[in-house]
Amino acid sequence: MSAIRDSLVRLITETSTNLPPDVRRAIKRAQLQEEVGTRAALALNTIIDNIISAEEDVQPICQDTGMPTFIVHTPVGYNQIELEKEIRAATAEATRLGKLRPNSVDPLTGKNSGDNLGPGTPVVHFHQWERDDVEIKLILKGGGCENKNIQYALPTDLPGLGRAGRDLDGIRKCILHAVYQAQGQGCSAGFIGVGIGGDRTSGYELAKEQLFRPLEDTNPNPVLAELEEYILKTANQLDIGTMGFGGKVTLLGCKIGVMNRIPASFYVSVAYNCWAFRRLGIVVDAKTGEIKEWLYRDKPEAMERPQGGFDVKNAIVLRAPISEEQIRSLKVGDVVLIEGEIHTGRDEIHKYLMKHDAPVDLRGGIIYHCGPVMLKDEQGNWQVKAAGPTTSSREEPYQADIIEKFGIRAVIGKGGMGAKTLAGLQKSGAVYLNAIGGAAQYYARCIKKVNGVDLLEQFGIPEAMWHLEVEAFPAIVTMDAHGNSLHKDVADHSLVKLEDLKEPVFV
Ligand SMILES: O=C(O)C[C@H](O)C(=O)O
Ligand code: SF4
Repeated sequence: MSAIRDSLVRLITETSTNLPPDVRRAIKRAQLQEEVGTRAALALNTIIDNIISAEEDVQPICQDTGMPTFIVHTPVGYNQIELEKEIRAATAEATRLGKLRPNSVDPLTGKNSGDNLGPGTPVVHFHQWERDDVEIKLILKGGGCENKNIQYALPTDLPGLGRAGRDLDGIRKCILHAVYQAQGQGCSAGFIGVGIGGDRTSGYELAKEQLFRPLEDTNPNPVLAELEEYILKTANQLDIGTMGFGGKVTLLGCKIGVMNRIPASFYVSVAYNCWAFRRLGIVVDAKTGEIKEWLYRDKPEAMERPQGGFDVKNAIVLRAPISEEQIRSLKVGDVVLIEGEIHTGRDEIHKYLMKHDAPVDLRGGIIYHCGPVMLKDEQGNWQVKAAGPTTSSREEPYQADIIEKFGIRAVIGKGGMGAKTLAGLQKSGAVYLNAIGGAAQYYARCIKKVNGVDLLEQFGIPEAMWHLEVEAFPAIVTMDAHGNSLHKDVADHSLVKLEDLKEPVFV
């Protein structure tokens, strides 16, 4: 392998498996702020446990390794065409090694290319500069948080906040609304990059560029520095908390950039990034292709495995087939430990099950909203490399019908589901179980065996139905069979808190 390709594979591997020190520090600060024993503290402890396991085992922090996006600076005269070929080859190699999940899907045919290569993937942006070295920055931003990006065209009216005009206070309202609308679904506590101005495309680009700023820098523009500080402090008054469980910390970082706009347009673009904020960079010798320096790693940050995860002693054991009686005895807040077989099913499977029979009997069973990273070992057996939950709300149109049609008793996911599912849980006798989003190593360790897989050819690795044998797999009941939903409660409460922030601050 060429030296430059080897350097790129290392960059991808490190970005996927080893969270940068500034991000670790932000998560540790959040952990200190949440009260011991709360659901938010439990979620943060699980996240930290997961970060440590991912680094130890050199496995993906989260199973969704996102849209690999490379920002490259090269000296004048450097061959960018060759470097792009190396980036593509390294991306395929990192996928083969299980450091990236195969994530490149043709939207028209549904075909997963299997190696993260395809039209538009990976994303590579080239710039020239007048230095002698090559700098390559990489961000692996997952789909769940990408779905929570939002763009505002001012003036506009915002729920809870009223009119947002074309001024600094209007911008303030948009950013607060952006955090509110994400709730826990982008795996809060999160980070935001904001772009003020530009057009719809350059505004989002500016927002994403902000995510490459070191978290502990100070904005050179004093107006924006003040706004960043205000947002970081104020967004945490929304009480959304880690995973949307309620809590003191909802936002871990806020970086804002500005560029000129044209008279008719006034955009505020917000790029939301989950806690699994995976971005790193390398400086490479232009001649040899070897790494000279790592970016974002000036002050290393070790983490200790926390005490105080799930209360497994008092947990209720669930094993399929689960009876309706047991399900109806569960209530919001209960911690469960799942034993035995569960079946993954995410977007493609839910759509499929609406029209087809299930490949296995799901009566009394448990569905896991999960698209894992899987690799075959030398004996040809599947191994789970990363397997955290995916955002459940995408299955909202189907979930209640699927539960009823197949007699499913529990659904595991993250971020919660809506009114239709809540009514369906009550009608059919089922529960929604929230797992900790992004904790892909933590949950992979609970999976003891792969019993089989269906629809792999058709849907590809993340979307297939995997039959997994689990042991002591913990989750929290956040929607029960009595019409209670923690997600609804937190959303309602945070809207009241948002309304408190309506009065102008920057006039
Ligand atoms: O695709 C996934 O596995 C997860 C996704 O990033 C999500 O947050 O929903
Ligand atoms: S599952 Fe959560 S942590 Fe993972 S990419 Fe999606 S939003 Fe980020």
